[in-house]
Amino acid sequence: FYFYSAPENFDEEMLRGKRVIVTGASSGIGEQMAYHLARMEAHLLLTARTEAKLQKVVERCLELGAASARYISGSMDSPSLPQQLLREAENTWGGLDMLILNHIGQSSFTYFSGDVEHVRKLMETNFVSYVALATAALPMLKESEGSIVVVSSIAGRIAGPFTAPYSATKFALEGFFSSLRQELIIDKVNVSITLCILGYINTESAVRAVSHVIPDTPAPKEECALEIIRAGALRHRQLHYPARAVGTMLLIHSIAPELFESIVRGSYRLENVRRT
Ligand SMILES: NC(=O)C1=CN([C@@H]2O[C@H](COP(=O)(O)OP(=O)(O)OC[C@H]3O[C@@H](n4cnc5c(N)ncnc54)[C@H](OP(=O)(O)O)[C@@H]3O)[C@@H](O)[C@H]2O)C=CC1
Ligand SMILES: C[C@H](CCC(=O)O)[C@H]1CC[C@H]2[C@@H]3C(=O)C[C@@H]4C[C@H](O)CC[C@]4(C)[C@H]3CC[C@]12C
Repeated sequence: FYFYSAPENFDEEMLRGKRVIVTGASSGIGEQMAYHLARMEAHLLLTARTEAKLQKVVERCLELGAASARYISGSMDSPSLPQQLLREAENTWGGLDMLILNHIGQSSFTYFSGDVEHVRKLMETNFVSYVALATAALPMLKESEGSIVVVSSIAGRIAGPFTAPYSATKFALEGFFSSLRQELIIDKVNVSITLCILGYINTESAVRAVSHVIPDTPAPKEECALEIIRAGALRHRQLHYPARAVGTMLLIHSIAPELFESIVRGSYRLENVRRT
């Protein structure tokens, strides 16, 4: 079943000269992945909406030793952006080795307000664009026997309160990419798909969204970014980061879901949840 001959040990050399696209690369975990990949001397094509931030990230990547670094700015709400990105990869590199899908649209940590239009838009940004990017990248990834890395969340495995639209988009990712992985295996296509199940990470946007409600200490984004690259390079089907916290949550939830959910609710400062 596990037909890839997956290498066991990670060596940063594995990324040298590889052609990598990172989405959501202007801040947070995506920005940190760009810096690690630059140190590893990969070729980088970065994307997000904010051009000024991308320019700075690209400059830093070049200083850190990237084999090359460029960006395309735009919103993943736009159906033309995935094609545009993959065309750029084909024209400049003539191929692609790794596609890291990481961006997310804005969503608040709060009670579901009934805004169906927000759910529709978030599905487009957080899910449909991932499908469009992977679809456009597959011909080149088949050629290079490359990798797709999908950044997801524990909220895409276990739904807690205050993340209904976000959680739905992450559950959708897991369904789509787990099914696609099996079709690739059936067709003997050697493109790996790595799903990253992340817990709470100390990015500015996540800390701003939840620190008044969730007292836990978030894990470091720099280490998280490196673990994602490592799991992708080793062609692992799944990453849990931070491993112990995510593994424990999944285990307890599978044994006693109601107990787990009540413990999580009990740990939140519910009085601080802002209603929109
Ligand atoms: N931080 C955490 O605690 C956790 C994070 N994750 C996952 O990790 C990944 C990264 O999260 P994190 O680093 O915290 O997020 P950030 O908010 O720091 O970064 C999000 C990135 O997506 C870009 N982005 C936002 N909206 C759009 C859009 N419409 N089109 C294109 N790009 C867009 C942002 O740039 P710009 O605004 O310039 O477009 C930015 O580069 C996500 O997939 C998230 O679900 C999972 C679990 C926990
Ligand atoms: C509370 C969750 C796990 C339990 C714990 O205390 O560790 C968090 C794990 C994943 C987090 C969410 C996530 O996936 C990223 C989102 C990013 C958005 O910008 C807003 C916040 C998040 C919904 C974030 C919220 C906390 C977790 C669910």
